[in-house]
Amino acid sequence: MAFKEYPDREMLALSLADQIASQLAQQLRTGDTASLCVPGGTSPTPVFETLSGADIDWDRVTVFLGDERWVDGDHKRSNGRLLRRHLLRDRAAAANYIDLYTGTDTPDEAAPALAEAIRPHLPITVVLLGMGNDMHTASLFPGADRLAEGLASDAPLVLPIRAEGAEEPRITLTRPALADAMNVHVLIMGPEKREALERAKTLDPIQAPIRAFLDNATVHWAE
Ligand SMILES: O=C1O[C@H](COP(=O)(O)O)[C@@H](O)[C@H](O)[C@H]1O
Repeated sequence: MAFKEYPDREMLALSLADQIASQLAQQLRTGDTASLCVPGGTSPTPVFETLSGADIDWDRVTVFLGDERWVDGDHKRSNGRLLRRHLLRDRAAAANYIDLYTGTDTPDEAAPALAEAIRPHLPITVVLLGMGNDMHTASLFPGADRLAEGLASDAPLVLPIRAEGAEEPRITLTRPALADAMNVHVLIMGPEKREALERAKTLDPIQAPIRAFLDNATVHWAE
C-alpha cells in the first residue's frame, strides 16, 4: 500500500484527478479503450469536478460506479445522480456510461445483465474507492448478507447485497474485479477515516472490507 498525504482537500482533489487522468491517457495510448470505476457517497465530488475537465479521449472511456443504492436515479441518495451532476459533464460528458441502476424492483433482477455489460471492460484501468467510517468500501459492508461471497476470489462480478448499515438494498462490484484493476486508488478524508484505515490494516476483510483492496492501492488522504 502506498499512502499519500496532502496539505488540504483541494490539493488532494487536483492531484488525484490528475493522476487518474494520466493513467487513463496512458491506457488510451496503448489500447483502444479504457475503463474507470468510481465511488459514490460524499467524498469524491471535488475529484469528479476536476476530472470532468481532463483533456483525454473520453469517448473511448467507459465509466461505471463501483456500487449503487437501489433508489431512483433522481433520488438524493443515488450515486448515479452524483456522477451525472459532477463527473459526466464538461469533456467527460462524452464518456460511455454504464448505469448500475436499471429501475427493476430489486437489484437481484439486474445483476446478471449488469455483469455482462461490465465484463468487456475488464481489467478496469482505474478503480477509485471510497471508504466509510465502518471500513466498508463500494457496498461491501461489515455484516452484509453476502459479504463473504463478495470477497471470494470466485465472486460473481456484480452482487446484490443488503446490510444493516446501508439504508437500502445495494448492488456492488466485488473483490476480484475491483482488486485486479490496473490502478487502484482509495480516497479518504478527515481524522476518523484515517483512524479507520489504520484499524482496517490490522483486521480481516470480513471485519474490514477495505482491507481486501489495500495491498495494491494508493491511499489518498487529507485532513
Ligand atoms: O455508501 C457509500 O459509502 C461509501 C463512502 O462514502 P462517503 O460518503 O463516506 O465518502 C462510498 O464509497 C460508496 O460508493 C457509497 O455507496
